[in-house]
Amino acid sequence: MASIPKQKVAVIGGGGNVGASIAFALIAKGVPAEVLIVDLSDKAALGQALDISDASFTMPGTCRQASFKEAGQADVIIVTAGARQKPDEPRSNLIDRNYTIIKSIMDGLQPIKSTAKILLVSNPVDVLTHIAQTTSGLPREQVIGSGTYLDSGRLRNTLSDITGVSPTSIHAYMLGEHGDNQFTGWSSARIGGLPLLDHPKLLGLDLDSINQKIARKAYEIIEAKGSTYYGIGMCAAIIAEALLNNTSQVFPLTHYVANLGCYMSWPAAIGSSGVEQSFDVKLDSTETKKLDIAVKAIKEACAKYT
Ligand SMILES: NC(=O)C1=CN([C@@H]2O[C@H](COP(=O)(O)OP(=O)(O)OC[C@H]3O[C@@H](n4cnc5c(N)ncnc54)[C@H](O)[C@@H]3O)[C@@H](O)[C@H]2O)C=CC1
Ligand SMILES: CC(=O)C(=O)O
Repeated sequence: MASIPKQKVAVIGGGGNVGASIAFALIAKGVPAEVLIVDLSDKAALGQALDISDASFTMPGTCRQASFKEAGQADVIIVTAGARQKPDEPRSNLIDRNYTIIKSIMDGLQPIKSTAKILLVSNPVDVLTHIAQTTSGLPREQVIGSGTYLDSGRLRNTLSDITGVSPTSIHAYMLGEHGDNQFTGWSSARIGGLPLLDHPKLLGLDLDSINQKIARKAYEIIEAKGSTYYGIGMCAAIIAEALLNNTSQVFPLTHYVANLGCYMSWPAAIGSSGVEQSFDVKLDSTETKKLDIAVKAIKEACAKYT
């Protein structure tokens, strides 16, 4: 019996920590895809591909090194290439270094499969998603960024510790920018159908300090071990799986938010056509001010680099 060809997921920058963690998570989750590792460093790509392929022998997915041209024909193209933060360096500082890298990668991938979805992970992810869309030639809905999905996971874990409820049953988002301007959507957060802030364990807590703790978590990890990669590894694998399997799941992701006129991180349902729906989250006046700050910062950076 002829086997069904596997869908392809390319990881550009897969020779590095984040790319390799995503590739490993795809294999370990049992995603039945062919994972293609691409990197400027052939040696790093080969090493990671060989190592991850060793993890695949009881799993439906496979992993191998590939070229930029092959990656352009993948169903999902994940981009993790580029510089990462030094201790205490904001993500926004990376734009000068990563802008040219993302532009050259989009050139190197051409011709890109017309139905491909690009998932940006490199930082600053919101601005780089905008740059990837304009340089890739793909429609807006097919180019997304991992946005604040990781930050929202950090939030849900923290709220789980406070309330004693599973993080999977807490519906709460970090929003706006995957950067220092991210903010918690407290007023829209729900737990068991109730407003989260009505939960007795939340009463009297310093919400700003929780928000700050989440926004600073990457800095804490980078200070302790140099970089972060396992959290985003799992998050990007989950997003890629939703795109491949056409699940219409909702994630807080970087995508083009039409009524704000820019790419930013906001809840969206995604499937095999990319972004299917963007949700108009209701904010209170404090959150609206924080959103304005995030949108202004993203728009200013996009205007400078396009
Ligand atoms: N969005 C998110 O939530 C997160 C984003 N990141 C970002 O991911 C990026 C990668 O971080 P790490 O993997 O830790 O860095 P790393 O230094 O371990 O890996 C980067 C890789 O990119 C490759 N590379 C550089 N230029 C390239 C090009 N033109 N084409 C192909 N490959 C190229 C390098 O050879 C290297 O293997 C950084 O920008 C970091 O800030 C990291 C964690 C979370
Ligand atoms: C590095 C980064 O963006 C993060 O871990 O959130």
